[in-house]
Amino acid sequence: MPKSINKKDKNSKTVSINNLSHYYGIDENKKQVLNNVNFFIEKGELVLLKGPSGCGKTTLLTLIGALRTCQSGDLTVLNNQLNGASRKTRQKLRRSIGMIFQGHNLLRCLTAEQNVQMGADLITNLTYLQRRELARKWLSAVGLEDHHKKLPNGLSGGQKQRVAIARALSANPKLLLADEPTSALDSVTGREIVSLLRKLAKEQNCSVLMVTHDPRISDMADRILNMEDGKIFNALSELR
Ligand SMILES: Nc1ncnc2c1ncn2[C@@H]1O[C@H](COP(=O)(O)OP(=O)(O)OP(=O)(O)O)[C@@H](O)[C@H]1O
Repeated sequence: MPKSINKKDKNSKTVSINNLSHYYGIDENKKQVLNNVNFFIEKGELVLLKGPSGCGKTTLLTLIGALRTCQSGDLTVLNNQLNGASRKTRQKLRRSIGMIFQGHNLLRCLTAEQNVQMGADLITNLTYLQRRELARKWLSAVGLEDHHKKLPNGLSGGQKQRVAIARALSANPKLLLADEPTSALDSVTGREIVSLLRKLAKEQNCSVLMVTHDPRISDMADRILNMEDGKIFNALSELR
């Protein structure tokens, strides 16, 4: 049974979770999908979350991303306790969290630069020109400076995923959540994307939690969490 995380430790972590459980449905249809989950993520750490289909990975990711209401247990993200948090607190917290999903979620009618600028738009004290400059900086950081005027349809799968990364990082997040970001990519592109994500996240001291089935990227993680039937088995594994 993993030890629980004490209060002092909690403040130094990006995410700390104690006895988190989650259920879908009601009455006889009530089903437990997370069962007393305990783990933490350090600042700047890249953690992979692995486990079979249906074990609860996406549910956990969406709870940490403040996209779902926390029902039971203790879930602290960037020093915000999410159990009992108001909608306003969750909305505010979401501005500090970048999210990258499998299908890129790029807007098809916007250019690569405009898509990235949507991330920078979350930083409220910047002028339009500053946000555009920031978008160009991030496109360049992911190696797409020559593609800024292209629409998503004119980009390859790997390039679209780079745009999604640039968009997430341009909002200057403290935590990045990624759900299967490499599953649609070939192995070379997949490794390139994760290595880029790792480099940029370390430079920004941003923690990354990535759900993946992809064995080709395991060696790039600081830590790997294994989940099964709503439980995490190696929550307090050593940092590499
Ligand atoms: N909104 C929902 N309502 C009811 N049940 C749900 C809902 N979302 C997910 N589930 C169920 O909860 C369980 C966990 O789902 P979840 O998507 O978190 O798993 P996962 O590990 O991410 O799976 P996958 O790897 O296939 O994406 C599954 O049995 C799923 O069918």
